[in-house]
Amino acid sequence: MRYLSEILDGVAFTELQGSADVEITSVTADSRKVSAGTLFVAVKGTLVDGHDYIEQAVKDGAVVVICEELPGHTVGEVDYLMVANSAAALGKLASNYYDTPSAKLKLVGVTGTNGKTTVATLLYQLFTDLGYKCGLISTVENKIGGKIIPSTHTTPDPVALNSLLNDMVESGCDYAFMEVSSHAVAQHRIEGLQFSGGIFTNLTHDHLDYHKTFDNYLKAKKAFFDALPKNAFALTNIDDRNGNVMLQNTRAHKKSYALKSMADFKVKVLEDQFSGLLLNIDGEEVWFKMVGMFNAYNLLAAYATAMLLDQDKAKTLTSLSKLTGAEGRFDYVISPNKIIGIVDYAHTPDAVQNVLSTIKDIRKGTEKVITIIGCGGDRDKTKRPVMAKVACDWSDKVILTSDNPRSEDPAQIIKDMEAGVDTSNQRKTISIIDRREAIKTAVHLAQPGDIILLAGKGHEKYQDVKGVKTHFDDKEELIKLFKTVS
Ligand SMILES: CC(=O)N[C@H]1[C@@H](OP(=O)(O)OP(=O)(O)OC[C@H]2O[C@@H](n3ccc(=O)[nH]c3=O)[C@H](O)[C@@H]2O)O[C@H](CO)[C@@H](O)[C@@H]1O[C@H](C)C(=O)N[C@@H](C)C(=O)N[C@H](CCC(=O)O)C(=O)O
Ligand SMILES: Nc1ncnc2c1ncn2[C@@H]1O[C@H](COP(=O)(O)OP(=O)(O)OP(=O)(O)O)[C@@H](O)[C@H]1O
Ligand SMILES: N[C@H](CCC[C@H](N)C(=O)O)C(=O)O
Ligand SMILES: [Mg+2]
Repeated sequence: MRYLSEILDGVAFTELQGSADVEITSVTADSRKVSAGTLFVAVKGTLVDGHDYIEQAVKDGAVVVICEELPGHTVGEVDYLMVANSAAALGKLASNYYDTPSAKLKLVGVTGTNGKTTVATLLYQLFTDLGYKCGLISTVENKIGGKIIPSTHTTPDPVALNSLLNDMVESGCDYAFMEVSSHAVAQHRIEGLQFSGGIFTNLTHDHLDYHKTFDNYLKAKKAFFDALPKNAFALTNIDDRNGNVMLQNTRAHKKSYALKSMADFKVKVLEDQFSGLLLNIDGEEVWFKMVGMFNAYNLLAAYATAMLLDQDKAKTLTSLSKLTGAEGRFDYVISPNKIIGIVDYAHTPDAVQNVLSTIKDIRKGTEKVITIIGCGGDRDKTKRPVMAKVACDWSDKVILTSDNPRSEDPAQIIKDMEAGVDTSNQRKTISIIDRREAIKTAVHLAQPGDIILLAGKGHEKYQDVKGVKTHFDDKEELIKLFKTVS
């Protein structure tokens, strides 16, 4: 329970109709979650306008309404607070309501197209191993200490986010590591959070359905660094062509990491094999369990963060060398007749290319690479033909299939992908809508030693068709089918 006056700090309101001396029992932007004493924030969304639900919210017990425009006729004995941007106000209010939990932890945010979950999870695992109690907010799962809280988004809405951070504080966490998605920045989900540091992984093609242009997408990522405080660190991958741009306007301490360019933290890949990576990291030669050049970047980002947070170098490297990262990322299973199946969350053109080039680099001879790939429905359509092309260019056989068609027709998504398959690649491509059948076909086609890549679903345990999520697990399917081959 809080008074409105206590949670207005930093909320830029232009007008208050009513008194700030009112008790608030909860904060929400969803009229369906309103109960007696709620503060309701009317946010203009992508599907509907929260202002249309003000009347409902008041009927259900809202005592304060935050809005950008006053409704035509105001109902009930409630306070109205006018703001220029409701979504930004919601971020601040949610943080204030929970008494700014982000300031009571060392909170580090990770942004970029690929690698956020991996880096955030590595940091959570590393700092836990170093003896701290930690929190994690990620696409795969949220965690407080060892306790798992299922995740619905990469970055949750401001109320869920601050409530999670508050639970972390209350259970004695020292550190929290979270993914910062571009949607979250654009929708002000992280407004009001006090970060100790920010990490940039890379910027490639994704989410153009939402951001419309690559420049808007870049600006959303950059805004995270622009808002970091002076005492935080801003750690960037300087090998990425936008690595410098990210830190252009930040007030935070600028730090860089790289494989190729001059940087504060450097790594050299000495060996990249199925069994792991041998790296020279900041002058030390260490074996790691993770595979692929892109994981050299992820490991370096985690190492550099630990150094910036004053951790012991030797202990950090020993600990990192044991870690395997997040579930469903380059996760492999070997059949009794030695077919290798790799489950990976590659769902952008760049990630697909990275994972396939890693497979090509580390395979022993001329084993065939069979890729199973789909593209999400209600997501960036422009990446579909590109992902199919990359898959074809880097594989011997490609099976185009479904990956969460959501509200769209799966056959049409596959058609959009087929547009990227040029004549020379058509021979090696087949389309099978049913993902289970697609995996079965790949296993039948594979010879001993061949490598099957199941791209795009990683840790996911469902297939979303027309809004209905049915249990589906790539790794489980693979293990089942591998038992049938010999
Ligand atoms: C496109 C998008 O990002 N949408 C997010 C956005 O919803 P929206 O703008 O569509 O909201 P809306 O449905 O138009 O409603 C507008 C407002 O009216 C309110 N409302 C609506 C209906 C009602 O009856 N009453 C009511 O009050 C809503 O609560 C909302 O405040 O704000 C909601 C609350 O924060 C999010 O749950 C929702 O995520 C949707 C479900 C989603 O699928 N988002 C994905 C694309 C996403 O956010 N992905 C990123 C990155 C993924 C990655 O690369 O890892 C993520 O961080 O997860
Ligand atoms: N540093 C990296 N650079 C390029 N590709 C990467 C990198 N790290 C991971 N990948 C690839 O991207 C996939 C997704 O990785 P991860 O889940 O860590 O990214 P993410 O940024 O959290 O993705 P999302 O936007 O869905 O949350 C991996 O399965 C791998 O194929
Ligand atoms: N978390 C990201 C990636 C999902 C990957 C793929 N499995 C899909 O469903 O598109 C998203 O929601 O865009
Ligand atoms: Mg993620």
